[in-house]
Amino acid sequence: MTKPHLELTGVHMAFDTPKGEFLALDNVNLKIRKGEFVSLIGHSGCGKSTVLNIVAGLLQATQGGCVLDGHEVNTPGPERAVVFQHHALMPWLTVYENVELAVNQVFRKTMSKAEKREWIMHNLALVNMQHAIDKRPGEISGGMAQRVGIARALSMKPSVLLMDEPFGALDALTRAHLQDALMSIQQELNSTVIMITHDVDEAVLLSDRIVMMTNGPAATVGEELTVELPRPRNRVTLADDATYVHCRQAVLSFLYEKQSFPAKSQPTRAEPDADTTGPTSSPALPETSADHAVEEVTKERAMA
Ligand SMILES: Nc1ncnc2c1ncn2[C@@H]1O[C@H](COP(=O)(O)OP(=O)(O)OP(=O)(O)O)[C@@H](O)[C@H]1O
Repeated sequence: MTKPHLELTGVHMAFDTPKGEFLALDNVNLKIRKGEFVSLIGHSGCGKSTVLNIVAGLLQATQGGCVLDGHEVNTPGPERAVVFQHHALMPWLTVYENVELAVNQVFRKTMSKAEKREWIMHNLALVNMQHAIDKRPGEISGGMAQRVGIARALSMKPSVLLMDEPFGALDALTRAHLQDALMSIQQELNSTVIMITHDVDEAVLLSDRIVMMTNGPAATVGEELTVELPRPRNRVTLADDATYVHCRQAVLSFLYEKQSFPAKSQPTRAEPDADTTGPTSSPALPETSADHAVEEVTKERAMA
């Protein structure tokens, strides 16, 4: 294999808590190639955001680490843009100014004023938001704001796009539109994407590879699934595609049969409290849409 573009090696993440050390991640290893779209899926509280935050440079692993294009990741940087579930736009700035802020961060010295304007408009056009440049976040819908968040991230020409449930708070139609937009933008730009999702269909539709995490504490990569579906992908025709159905079943089987409920008895370096799965009290029962999908399968099986 050629040298990976992004590599997580032997990542352990232990948090200091009032009840002792809490081992969230135990030996996470992941190699990602340039332009690959990787989804992270797993039950609530298993450590997906922790992995993403380590790649973003927002958290430092207690052991092991992350290397991007041969450089160790220690701090946040514009080559790793993050899109959160809630857009996190500056409420007092317009749509245009929000993207401009990011562009100035990266291209202040290398682009002229006219080039910057053209670049900002180009990125807003990618997500079809050029009509709302003078609006403030409070004057646009949640889906529109999320689109601006994506444009802002893309405008930094990041080497890696990190997305933490980017469509989780959106209605089904807006989510579908944005998923389609993301697929075509990613194909056009060949960006590397790591996306956290709870949605099995979203993971299969968008990904080249799905990384499935075991339940925490001491979570790690449980299984990886390569999604061998040609691109461009069409959600309507894929619904009956045998490979699509197989991938969907494989992820559901991992979540439902192999990791059905977050375990309470897995090893931690210090077990802070026997009746919690973690210091920020991850719920004992799953509550994710992956878990809703599990319920769906249970019902389907009961009816069969
Ligand atoms: N700063 C912290 N201090 C202590 N514990 C933490 C901290 N951050 C995360 N954790 C714990 O680490 C575990 C993994 O959390 P993380 O947010 O990465 O999970 P997740 O898979 O992203 O969850 P969700 O799907 O619910 O967003 C959880 O048990 C959480 O309580």
